Amino acid sequence: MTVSSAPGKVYLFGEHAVVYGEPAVPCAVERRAAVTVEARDDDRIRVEASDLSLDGFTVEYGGTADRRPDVDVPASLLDAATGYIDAAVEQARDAADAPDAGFDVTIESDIPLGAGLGSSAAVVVAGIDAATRELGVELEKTELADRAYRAEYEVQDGEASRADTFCSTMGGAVRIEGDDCRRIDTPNLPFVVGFDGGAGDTGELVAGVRALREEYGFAADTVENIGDIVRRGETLLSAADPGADPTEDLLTELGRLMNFDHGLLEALGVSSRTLDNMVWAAREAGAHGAKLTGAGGGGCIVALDDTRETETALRYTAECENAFRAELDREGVRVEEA
Ligand SMILES: Nc1ncnc2c1ncn2[C@@H]1O[C@H](COP(=O)(O)OP(=O)(O)O)[C@@H](O)[C@H]1O
Ligand SMILES: C[C@@](O)(CCOP(=O)(O)O)CC(=O)O
Ligand SMILES: [Mg+2]
Repeated sequence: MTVSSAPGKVYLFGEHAVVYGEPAVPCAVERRAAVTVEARDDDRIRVEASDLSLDGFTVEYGGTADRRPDVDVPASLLDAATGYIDAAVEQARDAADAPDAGFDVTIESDIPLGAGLGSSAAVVVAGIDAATRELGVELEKTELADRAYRAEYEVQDGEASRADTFCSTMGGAVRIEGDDCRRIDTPNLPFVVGFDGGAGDTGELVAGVRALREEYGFAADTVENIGDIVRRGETLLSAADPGADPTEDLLTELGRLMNFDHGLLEALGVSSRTLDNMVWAAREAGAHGAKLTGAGGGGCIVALDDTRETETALRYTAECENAFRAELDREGVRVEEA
């Protein structure tokens, strides 16, 4: 049996624009998905997804044709439970040259689903890592990140950047621009996350931005302007003391850039009333800046605040179901049990 875990992430800035080749800076945070994998004697796959719905369920199958969930669940939920794991298993089989390997897979996660914190990437990264190790193969982190990207790309019908999977694999703050992915040094950024209890449909939201961008030149400019914000933010980060506490000036400037980024994302149609309300609650509580994170539509916002004020204010905000501090995770994927 092998257990691997991988972190979720928040975007300091750059989501959506990253899909069109602009740079983005996601940061891994200490919320993890753990995937337990046990090799089987046959070629079947059994998935236990306890966090996927309130009740959780188990599904066993040998091919896509004969899925048998243990409870009566809608097909969409079944696909959601198995889509990313199927893709991860395929990558692991390919990497280990074991096309008929079967597995019992259990997923436990404290990353809310479809909320912009990269739960899908964390599940795929931890899944490929655990399954390859179970087959006696240890992948380099760059190969793991690349395979995880290919898995997400396939499940999301080509609407995926390398940002989430690279960030979840490597940990820390990363910079993504097209195929160029690298870790960057940053101070300890004081992230606070607000979660509205909802979710957004990543594919649909990405498609919406794509359509706007094709329809209006100024929407294409908006996407480029997000890239400009990221470039400005990177310059600030590279001048700062890595691993240290950030200066007030740095937090002020990064916060302004986050606010600007949120405004542009809102213009591109990917915010929502609850996300906007949480963003404003954070700003009014004294956060240096606040923005939605990830695809949007519903889910999470991220704010920068080194005091307790934002977290407290979000807890008392009607639209906010849960608020928490999100420490930067510097480790990325890790083996929990071999
Ligand atoms: N704990 C989990 N168990 C099983 N599948 C999960 C789990 N967490 C995430 N997933 C998969 O990831 C999908 C959500 O990914 P996505 O829509 O990209 O949102 P995000 O990555 O922002 O959380 C879920 O529908 C499901 O397929
Ligand atoms: C909108 C996008 O830039 C980020 C989506 O992030 P998430 O899956 O909502 O965590 C899409 C992508 O980069 O693949
Ligand atoms: Mg995702």
